[in-house]
Amino acid sequence: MTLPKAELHLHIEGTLEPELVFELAARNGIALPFADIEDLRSRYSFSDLQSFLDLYYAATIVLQTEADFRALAEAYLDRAAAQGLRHVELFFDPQAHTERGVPIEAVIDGLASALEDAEERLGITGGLILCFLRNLPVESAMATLDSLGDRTSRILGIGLDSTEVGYPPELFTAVYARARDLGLHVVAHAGEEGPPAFVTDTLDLLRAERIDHGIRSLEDPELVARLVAERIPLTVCPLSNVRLKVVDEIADHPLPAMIEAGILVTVNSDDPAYFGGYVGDNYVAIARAFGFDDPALAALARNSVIASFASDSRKAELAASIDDWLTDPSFVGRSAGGRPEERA
Ligand SMILES: Nc1ncnc2[nH]cnc12
Ligand SMILES: [Zn+2]
Repeated sequence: MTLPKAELHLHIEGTLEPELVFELAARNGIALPFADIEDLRSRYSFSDLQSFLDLYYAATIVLQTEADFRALAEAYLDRAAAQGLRHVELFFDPQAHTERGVPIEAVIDGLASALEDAEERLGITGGLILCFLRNLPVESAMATLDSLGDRTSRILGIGLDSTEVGYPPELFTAVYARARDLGLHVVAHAGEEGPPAFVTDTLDLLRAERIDHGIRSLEDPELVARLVAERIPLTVCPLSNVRLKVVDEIADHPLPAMIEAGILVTVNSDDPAYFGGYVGDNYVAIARAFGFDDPALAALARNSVIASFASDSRKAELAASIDDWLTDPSFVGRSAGGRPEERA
């Protein structure tokens, strides 16, 4: 029995495994700038966020049709289900595709149909969070939001990602106001590489309901006190922070300090195809690094449910299944992730 959990910080384009890159390239007649799967995988060594994003965007060119987006999401959902995932709020980057001429309808319909089927197929609930690329002009973000039309109803919320330094949250104040008027949830990346002031401004100007990463918040004690008092969730991604050199190694990650401070912390995978593990692998990695016991891991899984945008009844159902995982003595072979021996 694997710990039931929700994932709230997952870029679907970051689940594109090298095997699928080559399969879709062949299907769509696309010439890749990589010799083969091994060559692509050998480039998964990053010095910072930008060096990763360059490869991430280079690989997305194989995604062309609604069927491609559907296949991508199905592959992720299968892997995540095996690691205990029961609810997912999935990020996608439409501008990375519409800029190449892919219609936004193909992106949304492919992803949404995979998610809808996952409820029946895998017992996973969830929704789509449309992320704006902060390094593109604000007008492009607004035009993307305006282009949704009646597909707005297929979206759970909006987010903000890509290059952080040099692109402060205030640029997107009007876009976020418009999204809130449309009834969408709002989250944003902040404080991954950018300063704690970006987190504060993301709360004040964008009125974000959750902060993605937020790891640099710890540099500002007043901000930490505010995150605790206002119960603002942080969607933390430990293996990502190691791979993108936000921290030197997993043992240096400030996750225990965040928990100790009383922040509502959740554990997520960010771009699992690139960072060495899916959501369960992140749980296994922190359990090993910090000696977290089962009640500590269950508390993190509970946080993921509390911080989600699931309905109250779904939250109650998921919380009960986490309690069962922790307390039922008949659960033999209890694990936090899926295949810890392979990936932790
Ligand atoms: N970790 C990350 N930070 C910012 N933008 C991203 N896009 C995909 N992964 C990201
Ligand atoms: Zn991210």
